[in-house]
Amino acid sequence: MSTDEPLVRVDDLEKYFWENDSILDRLLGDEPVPVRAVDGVSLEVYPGETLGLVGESGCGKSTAGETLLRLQESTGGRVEFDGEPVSELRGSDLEEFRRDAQIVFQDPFSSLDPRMTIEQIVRQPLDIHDVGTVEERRERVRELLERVGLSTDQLDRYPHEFSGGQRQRIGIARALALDPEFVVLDEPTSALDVSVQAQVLNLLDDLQDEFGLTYLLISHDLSVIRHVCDRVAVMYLGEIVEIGPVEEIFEDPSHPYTRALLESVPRAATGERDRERETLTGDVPSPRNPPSGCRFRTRCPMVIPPADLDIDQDLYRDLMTLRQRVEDRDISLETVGEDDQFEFDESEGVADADVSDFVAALQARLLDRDLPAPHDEIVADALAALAGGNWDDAERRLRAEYESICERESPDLGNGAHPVACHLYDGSIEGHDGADDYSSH
Ligand SMILES: Nc1ncnc2c1ncn2[C@@H]1O[C@H](COP(=O)(O)OP(=O)(O)OP(=O)(O)O)[C@@H](O)[C@H]1O
Repeated sequence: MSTDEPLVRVDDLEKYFWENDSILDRLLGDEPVPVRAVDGVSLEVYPGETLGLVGESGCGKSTAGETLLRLQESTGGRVEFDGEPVSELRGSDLEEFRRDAQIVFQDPFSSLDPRMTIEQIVRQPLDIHDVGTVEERRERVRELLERVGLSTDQLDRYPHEFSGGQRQRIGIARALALDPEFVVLDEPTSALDVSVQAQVLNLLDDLQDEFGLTYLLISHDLSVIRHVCDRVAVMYLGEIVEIGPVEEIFEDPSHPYTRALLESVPRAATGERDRERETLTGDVPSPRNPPSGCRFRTRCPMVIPPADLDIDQDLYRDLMTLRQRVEDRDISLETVGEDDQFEFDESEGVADADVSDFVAALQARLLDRDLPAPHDEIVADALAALAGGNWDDAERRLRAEYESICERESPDLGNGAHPVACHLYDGSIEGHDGADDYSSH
Protein backbone atom coordinates (compact mmCIF):
# COMPACT_ATOMS: atom_id res chain seq x y z
CA MET A 1 0.00 0.00 0.00
CA SER A 2 1.23 3.42 -0.84
CA THR A 3 1.32 6.27 1.64
CA ASP A 4 0.84 8.95 -1.04
CA GLU A 5 -2.05 11.35 -1.10
CA PRO A 6 -5.34 9.49 -1.47
CA LEU A 7 -6.53 8.84 -5.01
CA VAL A 8 -10.12 9.04 -3.79
CA ARG A 9 -11.19 11.17 -0.85
CA VAL A 10 -14.80 10.92 0.28
CA ASP A 11 -16.02 13.45 2.77
CA ASP A 12 -19.41 13.22 4.46
CA LEU A 13 -20.98 11.68 1.37
CA GLU A 14 -24.75 11.50 1.46
CA LYS A 15 -27.26 9.86 -0.85
CA TYR A 16 -30.91 10.16 0.12
CA PHE A 17 -33.65 8.71 -2.07
CA TRP A 18 -36.83 10.76 -2.07
CA GLU A 19 -38.62 9.29 -5.04
CA ASN A 20 -39.99 6.17 -3.41
CA ASP A 21 -42.61 7.76 -1.20
CA SER A 22 -45.55 5.46 -1.44
CA ILE A 23 -48.88 6.50 -2.91
CA LEU A 24 -50.42 5.78 0.47
CA ASP A 25 -48.07 8.29 2.11
CA ARG A 26 -49.10 10.90 -0.42
CA LEU A 27 -52.81 10.16 -0.04
CA LEU A 28 -52.43 10.50 3.72
CA GLY A 29 -50.61 13.77 3.17
CA ASP A 30 -47.60 12.54 5.14
CA GLU A 31 -44.35 14.43 4.77
CA PRO A 32 -42.03 12.56 2.41
CA VAL A 33 -39.36 10.70 4.34
CA PRO A 34 -36.13 9.95 2.50
CA VAL A 35 -34.33 6.62 2.43
CA ARG A 36 -30.97 7.57 3.91
CA ALA A 37 -28.99 4.98 1.97
CA VAL A 38 -25.64 6.73 2.49
CA ASP A 39 -25.59 9.11 5.42
CA GLY A 40 -22.30 10.89 5.99
CA VAL A 41 -19.65 8.48 4.74
CA SER A 42 -16.03 9.60 4.86
CA LEU A 43 -13.13 7.48 3.66
CA GLU A 44 -9.96 7.60 1.63
CA VAL A 45 -8.62 5.18 -0.93
CA TYR A 46 -4.88 5.29 -1.50
CA PRO A 47 -3.12 4.58 -4.80
CA GLY A 48 -2.51 0.90 -5.35
CA GLU A 49 -4.50 -0.35 -2.37
CA THR A 50 -7.67 -2.37 -2.11
CA LEU A 51 -10.12 -0.91 0.37
CA GLY A 52 -12.94 -3.27 1.30
CA LEU A 53 -16.43 -2.01 2.06
CA VAL A 54 -18.32 -4.58 4.06
CA GLY A 55 -21.71 -4.77 5.77
CA GLU A 56 -25.02 -6.59 5.66
CA SER A 57 -27.30 -6.40 2.67
CA GLY A 58 -29.05 -3.05 2.39
CA CYS A 59 -26.56 -1.05 4.47
CA GLY A 60 -25.73 1.20 1.50
CA LYS A 61 -22.54 -0.27 0.06
CA SER A 62 -23.58 -0.27 -3.61
CA THR A 63 -25.15 3.16 -3.34
CA ALA A 64 -21.93 4.49 -1.80
CA GLY A 65 -19.86 2.93 -4.61
CA GLU A 66 -22.09 4.25 -7.37
CA THR A 67 -22.42 7.69 -5.81
CA LEU A 68 -18.70 8.17 -5.42
CA LEU A 69 -18.30 7.24 -9.11
CA ARG A 70 -21.05 9.74 -9.91
CA LEU A 71 -23.16 7.04 -11.50
CA GLN A 72 -25.74 8.42 -9.10
CA GLU A 73 -25.73 12.06 -8.05
CA SER A 74 -25.01 12.58 -4.36
CA THR A 75 -27.38 14.59 -2.19
CA GLY A 76 -24.58 15.90 0.01
CA GLY A 77 -20.89 15.74 0.82
CA ARG A 78 -17.87 15.73 -1.42
CA VAL A 79 -15.80 13.28 -3.42
CA GLU A 80 -12.33 14.15 -4.72
CA PHE A 81 -10.60 12.07 -7.35
CA ASP A 82 -6.92 12.84 -7.76
CA GLY A 83 -7.53 16.11 -5.94
CA GLU A 84 -10.43 17.21 -8.18
CA PRO A 85 -13.99 17.58 -6.83
CA VAL A 86 -15.95 14.98 -8.81
CA SER A 87 -19.34 16.71 -8.62
CA GLU A 88 -17.89 19.81 -10.28
CA LEU A 89 -16.25 18.04 -13.22
CA ARG A 90 -17.58 19.06 -16.63
CA GLY A 91 -16.72 18.46 -20.29
CA SER A 92 -13.36 16.88 -20.96
CA ASP A 93 -12.51 16.66 -17.23
CA LEU A 94 -15.65 14.62 -16.62
CA GLU A 95 -14.84 12.43 -19.60
CA GLU A 96 -11.40 11.80 -18.22
CA PHE A 97 -12.89 10.85 -14.86
CA ARG A 98 -15.27 8.47 -16.62
CA ARG A 99 -12.26 6.78 -18.21
CA ASP A 100 -10.17 6.67 -15.04
CA ALA A 101 -12.85 5.37 -12.69
CA GLN A 102 -14.69 2.18 -13.61
CA ILE A 103 -17.02 -0.35 -12.03
CA VAL A 104 -17.45 -4.12 -12.20
CA PHE A 105 -20.94 -5.21 -11.20
CA GLN A 106 -22.01 -8.23 -9.23
CA ASP A 107 -24.18 -9.87 -11.75
CA PRO A 108 -22.44 -10.67 -15.03
CA PHE A 109 -25.79 -12.00 -16.31
CA SER A 110 -27.68 -8.74 -16.22
CA SER A 111 -24.81 -6.28 -16.66
CA LEU A 112 -23.87 -7.53 -20.15
CA ASP A 113 -26.21 -6.66 -23.03
CA PRO A 114 -27.45 -10.06 -24.35
CA ARG A 115 -27.78 -8.70 -27.91
CA MET A 116 -24.16 -7.63 -28.21
CA THR A 117 -21.24 -9.88 -29.07
CA ILE A 118 -18.32 -10.10 -26.71
CA GLU A 119 -16.25 -7.97 -29.03
CA GLN A 120 -18.91 -5.25 -29.09
CA ILE A 121 -19.31 -5.33 -25.32
CA VAL A 122 -15.62 -4.92 -24.57
CA ARG A 123 -15.17 -2.41 -27.41
CA GLN A 124 -18.11 -0.23 -26.41
CA PRO A 125 -16.21 2.02 -23.94
CA LEU A 126 -13.49 2.52 -26.60
CA ASP A 127 -16.16 3.46 -29.16
CA ILE A 128 -17.90 5.84 -26.77
CA HIS A 129 -14.65 7.58 -25.90
CA ASP A 130 -13.52 7.45 -29.50
CA VAL A 131 -10.20 5.80 -28.70
CA GLY A 132 -7.86 4.96 -31.61
CA THR A 133 -8.77 3.59 -35.03
CA VAL A 134 -11.24 0.76 -35.58
CA GLU A 135 -8.35 -1.67 -36.09
CA GLU A 136 -6.61 -0.46 -32.94
CA ARG A 137 -9.80 -0.96 -30.96
CA ARG A 138 -10.20 -4.50 -32.25
CA GLU A 139 -6.63 -5.23 -31.34
CA ARG A 140 -7.16 -3.81 -27.87
CA VAL A 141 -10.24 -6.01 -27.37
CA ARG A 142 -8.22 -9.09 -28.33
CA GLU A 143 -5.43 -8.11 -25.97
CA LEU A 144 -7.88 -7.53 -23.10
CA LEU A 145 -9.74 -10.79 -23.60
CA GLU A 146 -6.49 -12.73 -23.64
CA ARG A 147 -5.36 -10.93 -20.53
CA VAL A 148 -8.47 -11.93 -18.59
CA GLY A 149 -8.09 -15.54 -19.72
CA LEU A 150 -10.58 -15.79 -22.60
CA SER A 151 -9.87 -17.10 -26.06
CA THR A 152 -10.04 -14.62 -28.93
CA ASP A 153 -11.87 -17.27 -31.01
CA GLN A 154 -14.93 -16.31 -29.02
CA LEU A 155 -15.19 -12.68 -30.14
CA ASP A 156 -18.40 -13.21 -32.10
CA ARG A 157 -20.23 -15.07 -29.39
CA TYR A 158 -22.96 -13.72 -27.15
CA PRO A 159 -22.97 -13.54 -23.33
CA HIS A 160 -25.40 -16.45 -22.91
CA GLU A 161 -22.84 -18.75 -24.51
CA PHE A 162 -20.46 -18.24 -21.58
CA SER A 163 -20.35 -19.51 -18.02
CA GLY A 164 -20.80 -17.13 -15.05
CA GLY A 165 -17.06 -16.95 -14.42
CA GLN A 166 -16.34 -16.23 -18.09
CA ARG A 167 -18.99 -13.53 -18.16
CA GLN A 168 -17.42 -11.87 -15.16
CA ARG A 169 -14.08 -11.97 -16.98
CA ILE A 170 -15.78 -10.17 -19.88
CA GLY A 171 -17.12 -7.55 -17.43
CA ILE A 172 -13.60 -7.09 -16.08
CA ALA A 173 -12.13 -6.75 -19.59
CA ARG A 174 -14.70 -4.06 -20.38
CA ALA A 175 -13.92 -2.20 -17.15
CA LEU A 176 -10.21 -2.24 -18.04
CA ALA A 177 -10.66 -1.21 -21.69
CA LEU A 178 -9.95 2.46 -21.04
CA ASP A 179 -6.95 1.78 -18.81
CA PRO A 180 -8.52 3.12 -15.60
CA GLU A 181 -6.75 3.99 -12.37
CA PHE A 182 -9.58 3.12 -10.02
CA VAL A 183 -12.15 0.33 -10.13
CA VAL A 184 -15.13 -0.21 -7.86
CA LEU A 185 -15.70 -3.96 -7.64
CA ASP A 186 -19.29 -4.37 -6.50
CA GLU A 187 -19.66 -7.93 -5.18
CA PRO A 188 -17.61 -9.19 -8.15
CA THR A 189 -17.79 -12.85 -7.13
CA SER A 190 -21.07 -13.16 -5.22
CA ALA A 191 -23.00 -14.51 -8.20
CA LEU A 192 -20.35 -17.10 -9.03
CA ASP A 193 -19.85 -20.71 -7.99
CA VAL A 194 -17.47 -21.05 -5.09
CA SER A 195 -15.02 -22.95 -7.29
CA VAL A 196 -14.79 -20.01 -9.70
CA GLN A 197 -14.67 -17.24 -7.10
CA ALA A 198 -11.02 -17.75 -6.19
CA GLN A 199 -9.99 -17.71 -9.86
CA VAL A 200 -11.71 -14.39 -10.47
CA LEU A 201 -10.26 -12.90 -7.26
CA ASN A 202 -6.78 -14.06 -8.26
CA LEU A 203 -7.25 -12.53 -11.69
CA LEU A 204 -8.27 -9.21 -10.12
CA ASP A 205 -5.22 -9.37 -7.88
CA ASP A 206 -2.88 -10.00 -10.82
CA LEU A 207 -4.47 -7.22 -12.86
CA GLN A 208 -4.06 -4.82 -9.96
CA ASP A 209 -0.32 -5.49 -9.81
CA GLU A 210 0.13 -5.39 -13.54
CA PHE A 211 -1.80 -2.18 -14.20
CA GLY A 212 -1.26 -0.39 -10.88
CA LEU A 213 -4.98 -0.35 -10.15
CA THR A 214 -6.67 0.96 -7.03
CA TYR A 215 -9.74 -0.97 -5.90
CA LEU A 216 -12.78 -0.34 -3.75
CA LEU A 217 -14.09 -3.86 -3.18
CA ILE A 218 -17.71 -4.03 -2.03
CA SER A 219 -18.68 -7.32 -0.46
CA HIS A 220 -20.80 -8.81 2.28
CA ASP A 221 -18.49 -11.82 2.23
CA LEU A 222 -15.83 -11.44 4.89
CA SER A 223 -13.65 -14.23 3.54
CA VAL A 224 -13.43 -12.39 0.21
CA ILE A 225 -12.54 -9.17 2.02
CA ARG A 226 -9.85 -10.86 4.09
CA HIS A 227 -8.35 -12.57 1.08
CA VAL A 228 -8.09 -9.47 -1.08
CA CYS A 229 -8.11 -6.19 0.88
CA ASP A 230 -5.41 -4.08 2.49
CA ARG A 231 -7.86 -2.09 4.60
CA VAL A 232 -11.52 -2.48 5.30
CA ALA A 233 -14.37 -0.08 6.08
CA VAL A 234 -17.35 -1.55 7.93
CA MET A 235 -20.70 -0.01 7.05
CA TYR A 236 -23.97 -0.14 8.98
CA LEU A 237 -27.20 1.62 7.99
CA GLY A 238 -25.57 4.23 5.76
CA GLU A 239 -22.61 4.98 8.03
CA ILE A 240 -19.03 3.76 8.44
CA VAL A 241 -18.58 2.35 11.93
CA GLU A 242 -14.95 1.22 11.76
CA ILE A 243 -12.04 1.42 9.31
CA GLY A 244 -8.66 -0.19 9.64
CA PRO A 245 -6.00 -2.48 8.23
CA VAL A 246 -7.58 -5.78 7.30
CA GLU A 247 -5.51 -7.92 9.71
CA GLU A 248 -6.34 -5.62 12.63
CA ILE A 249 -10.02 -5.67 11.84
CA PHE A 250 -10.07 -9.46 11.64
CA GLU A 251 -7.74 -10.17 14.56
CA ASP A 252 -8.91 -7.42 16.84
CA PRO A 253 -12.27 -6.00 15.76
CA SER A 254 -13.40 -3.11 17.94
CA HIS A 255 -16.91 -2.02 17.00
CA PRO A 256 -19.58 -4.36 18.39
CA TYR A 257 -21.07 -4.53 14.88
CA THR A 258 -17.77 -5.64 13.36
CA ARG A 259 -17.41 -8.22 16.12
CA ALA A 260 -20.91 -9.51 15.50
CA LEU A 261 -20.35 -9.66 11.74
CA LEU A 262 -17.19 -11.68 12.25
CA GLU A 263 -18.84 -13.92 14.81
CA SER A 264 -21.66 -14.71 12.43
CA VAL A 265 -19.26 -16.23 9.89
CA PRO A 266 -19.21 -20.03 10.14
CA ARG A 267 -15.83 -21.17 11.39
CA ALA A 268 -13.84 -23.85 9.64
CA ALA A 269 -11.75 -24.83 12.65
CA THR A 270 -13.62 -27.39 14.75
CA GLY A 271 -12.18 -26.00 17.98
CA GLU A 272 -13.93 -22.71 17.38
CA ARG A 273 -17.17 -24.15 16.13
CA ASP A 274 -18.68 -24.69 19.56
CA ARG A 275 -17.62 -21.33 20.85
CA GLU A 276 -20.44 -19.17 22.08
CA ARG A 277 -21.36 -16.78 19.30
CA GLU A 278 -22.58 -13.26 19.49
CA THR A 279 -24.43 -13.53 16.24
CA LEU A 280 -26.40 -10.68 14.79
CA THR A 281 -29.94 -10.78 16.03
CA GLY A 282 -32.96 -8.62 15.40
CA ASP A 283 -34.01 -6.84 12.25
CA VAL A 284 -31.98 -4.17 10.53
CA PRO A 285 -33.94 -0.96 11.14
CA SER A 286 -35.31 0.93 8.17
CA PRO A 287 -32.98 3.50 6.60
CA ARG A 288 -36.05 5.76 6.39
CA ASN A 289 -36.14 5.97 10.14
CA PRO A 290 -32.77 5.02 11.58
CA PRO A 291 -32.39 4.78 15.38
CA SER A 292 -31.25 7.91 17.22
CA GLY A 293 -27.67 8.07 18.49
CA CYS A 294 -25.69 5.01 17.49
CA ARG A 295 -27.63 3.24 14.75
CA PHE A 296 -26.45 -0.17 15.87
CA ARG A 297 -27.73 0.26 19.42
CA THR A 298 -31.03 -1.52 18.77
CA ARG A 299 -29.09 -4.75 18.09
CA CYS A 300 -25.87 -4.10 19.97
CA PRO A 301 -24.82 -6.75 22.52
CA MET A 302 -22.71 -4.13 24.34
CA VAL A 303 -25.16 -1.27 24.63
CA ILE A 304 -24.10 1.00 27.48
CA PRO A 305 -26.37 1.30 30.55
CA PRO A 306 -26.67 4.49 32.62
CA ALA A 307 -23.65 4.94 34.92
CA ASP A 308 -25.68 4.49 38.11
CA LEU A 309 -27.33 1.27 36.98
CA ASP A 310 -25.69 -1.96 38.06
CA ILE A 311 -27.01 -4.40 35.51
CA ASP A 312 -25.88 -7.51 33.71
CA GLN A 313 -25.38 -6.84 29.98
CA ASP A 314 -27.69 -9.61 28.76
CA LEU A 315 -30.51 -8.36 30.94
CA TYR A 316 -29.92 -4.77 29.83
CA ARG A 317 -30.00 -5.88 26.19
CA ASP A 318 -33.33 -7.62 26.79
CA LEU A 319 -34.76 -4.58 28.53
CA MET A 320 -33.61 -2.30 25.73
CA THR A 321 -35.28 -4.58 23.20
CA LEU A 322 -38.46 -4.44 25.28
CA ARG A 323 -38.22 -0.63 25.35
CA GLN A 324 -37.79 -0.53 21.62
CA ARG A 325 -40.90 -2.61 21.12
CA VAL A 326 -42.85 -0.31 23.43
CA GLU A 327 -41.58 2.75 21.56
CA ASP A 328 -42.45 1.19 18.23
CA ARG A 329 -45.87 0.13 19.60
CA ASP A 330 -44.84 -3.28 18.39
CA ILE A 331 -46.64 -5.47 20.95
CA SER A 332 -50.03 -6.98 20.30
CA LEU A 333 -51.88 -6.29 23.57
CA GLU A 334 -55.11 -7.76 22.22
CA THR A 335 -53.63 -11.25 22.08
CA VAL A 336 -52.06 -11.50 25.55
CA GLY A 337 -52.92 -14.67 27.53
CA GLU A 338 -54.60 -17.91 26.50
CA ASP A 339 -57.61 -17.93 24.15
CA ASP A 340 -59.31 -14.57 24.78
CA GLN A 341 -58.33 -14.69 28.45
CA PHE A 342 -58.46 -10.90 28.69
CA GLU A 343 -60.80 -8.44 27.16
CA PHE A 344 -58.54 -5.63 26.03
CA ASP A 345 -59.94 -2.26 25.05
CA GLU A 346 -57.58 0.04 23.15
CA SER A 347 -58.22 3.09 25.32
CA GLU A 348 -59.26 1.50 28.62
CA GLY A 349 -57.00 -1.52 28.65
CA VAL A 350 -58.09 -4.55 30.68
CA ALA A 351 -60.40 -4.63 33.74
CA ASP A 352 -58.67 -3.63 37.02
CA ALA A 353 -59.10 -7.13 38.40
CA ASP A 354 -57.17 -8.57 35.45
CA VAL A 355 -54.17 -6.25 35.58
CA SER A 356 -51.79 -8.44 37.57
CA ASP A 357 -52.55 -11.58 35.52
CA PHE A 358 -52.23 -9.56 32.33
CA VAL A 359 -48.86 -8.19 33.43
CA ALA A 360 -47.61 -11.70 34.30
CA ALA A 361 -48.77 -13.11 30.96
CA LEU A 362 -47.27 -10.19 29.03
CA GLN A 363 -43.96 -10.45 30.87
CA ALA A 364 -43.78 -14.19 30.19
CA ARG A 365 -44.28 -13.46 26.52
CA LEU A 366 -41.86 -10.55 26.23
CA LEU A 367 -39.05 -11.54 28.61
CA ASP A 368 -38.32 -15.17 28.97
CA ARG A 369 -36.62 -14.77 32.36
CA ASP A 370 -37.15 -13.85 36.03
CA LEU A 371 -36.18 -10.29 36.76
CA PRO A 372 -34.03 -9.35 39.76
CA ALA A 373 -34.94 -6.33 41.92
CA PRO A 374 -35.36 -3.48 41.16
CA HIS A 375 -36.03 -4.39 37.52
CA ASP A 376 -38.97 -6.62 38.40
CA GLU A 377 -40.80 -3.65 39.79
CA ILE A 378 -39.85 -1.19 37.07
CA VAL A 379 -40.92 -3.58 34.33
CA ALA A 380 -44.11 -4.51 36.18
CA ASP A 381 -44.97 -0.79 36.42
CA ALA A 382 -44.40 -0.31 32.70
CA LEU A 383 -46.40 -3.39 31.77
CA ALA A 384 -49.20 -2.28 34.09
CA ALA A 385 -49.28 0.96 32.11
CA LEU A 386 -49.69 -1.16 28.97
CA ALA A 387 -52.45 -3.14 30.69
CA GLY A 388 -54.21 0.21 30.98
CA GLY A 389 -53.63 0.89 27.28
CA ASN A 390 -51.16 3.64 28.13
CA TRP A 391 -48.19 3.28 25.83
CA ASP A 392 -46.78 6.74 26.60
CA ASP A 393 -46.57 6.05 30.33
CA ALA A 394 -44.92 2.70 29.75
CA GLU A 395 -42.41 4.33 27.43
CA ARG A 396 -41.64 7.11 29.92
CA ARG A 397 -41.22 4.73 32.85
CA LEU A 398 -38.72 2.57 30.99
CA ARG A 399 -36.90 5.53 29.51
CA ALA A 400 -36.49 7.16 32.93
CA GLU A 401 -34.65 4.09 34.22
CA TYR A 402 -32.83 2.70 31.25
CA GLU A 403 -31.97 5.45 28.77
CA SER A 404 -28.52 4.85 27.26
CA ILE A 405 -25.91 7.27 25.99
CA CYS A 406 -26.02 5.11 22.85
CA GLU A 407 -29.48 6.45 22.01
CA ARG A 408 -28.82 10.04 23.06
CA GLU A 409 -25.57 10.74 21.26
CA SER A 410 -24.23 9.79 17.88
CA PRO A 411 -20.65 8.50 18.20
CA ASP A 412 -18.07 10.12 15.90
CA LEU A 413 -15.90 7.96 13.69
CA GLY A 414 -12.85 10.11 14.39
CA ASN A 415 -9.50 9.96 12.60
CA GLY A 416 -6.36 7.90 12.64
CA ALA A 417 -5.35 4.52 11.27
CA HIS A 418 -8.15 2.54 12.91
CA PRO A 419 -11.05 4.77 13.95
CA VAL A 420 -14.17 3.31 15.56
CA ALA A 421 -17.56 5.03 15.92
CA CYS A 422 -18.63 3.70 19.32
CA HIS A 423 -19.06 5.33 22.73
CA LEU A 424 -17.05 2.51 24.27
CA TYR A 425 -13.98 4.05 22.64
CA ASP A 426 -14.57 7.78 22.79
CA GLY A 427 -14.08 8.34 26.50
CA SER A 428 -17.84 8.60 27.17
CA ILE A 429 -17.65 5.81 29.73
CA GLU A 430 -15.58 6.70 32.73
CA GLY A 431 -13.05 4.05 33.69
CA HIS A 432 -13.59 2.02 30.54
CA ASP A 433 -11.64 1.92 27.34
CA GLY A 434 -13.06 -0.35 24.71
CA ALA A 435 -15.35 -3.28 24.35
CA ASP A 436 -13.12 -5.82 26.11
CA ASP A 437 -13.09 -3.73 29.25
CA TYR A 438 -16.77 -3.36 29.11
CA SER A 439 -18.24 -6.54 27.72
CA SER A 440 -19.74 -8.99 30.17
CA HIS A 441 -18.70 -11.86 27.89
N1 LIG B 1 -33.26 3.90 -6.18
C1 LIG B 1 -33.57 3.70 -4.90
N2 LIG B 1 -34.69 4.24 -4.38
C2 LIG B 1 -35.00 4.06 -3.07
N3 LIG B 1 -34.25 3.35 -2.21
C3 LIG B 1 -33.14 2.79 -2.66
C4 LIG B 1 -32.73 2.92 -4.02
N4 LIG B 1 -31.54 2.25 -4.19
C5 LIG B 1 -31.25 1.71 -2.99
N5 LIG B 1 -32.20 2.04 -2.07
C6 LIG B 1 -32.22 1.66 -0.65
O1 LIG B 1 -31.01 2.13 -0.08
C7 LIG B 1 -30.55 1.20 0.89
C8 LIG B 1 -29.13 0.80 0.54
O2 LIG B 1 -29.16 -0.01 -0.63
P1 LIG B 1 -27.81 -0.59 -1.29
O3 LIG B 1 -28.20 -1.43 -2.45
O4 LIG B 1 -26.86 0.51 -1.52
O5 LIG B 1 -27.26 -1.54 -0.13
P2 LIG B 1 -26.16 -2.66 -0.21
O6 LIG B 1 -25.44 -2.61 1.09
O7 LIG B 1 -25.35 -2.51 -1.44
O8 LIG B 1 -27.04 -3.97 -0.26
P3 LIG B 1 -26.98 -5.18 -1.29
O9 LIG B 1 -25.71 -5.91 -0.98
O10 LIG B 1 -28.21 -5.97 -0.93
O11 LIG B 1 -27.02 -4.56 -2.65
C9 LIG B 1 -31.52 0.05 0.90
O12 LIG B 1 -32.46 0.25 1.94
C10 LIG B 1 -32.20 0.16 -0.45
O13 LIG B 1 -33.51 -0.36 -0.40
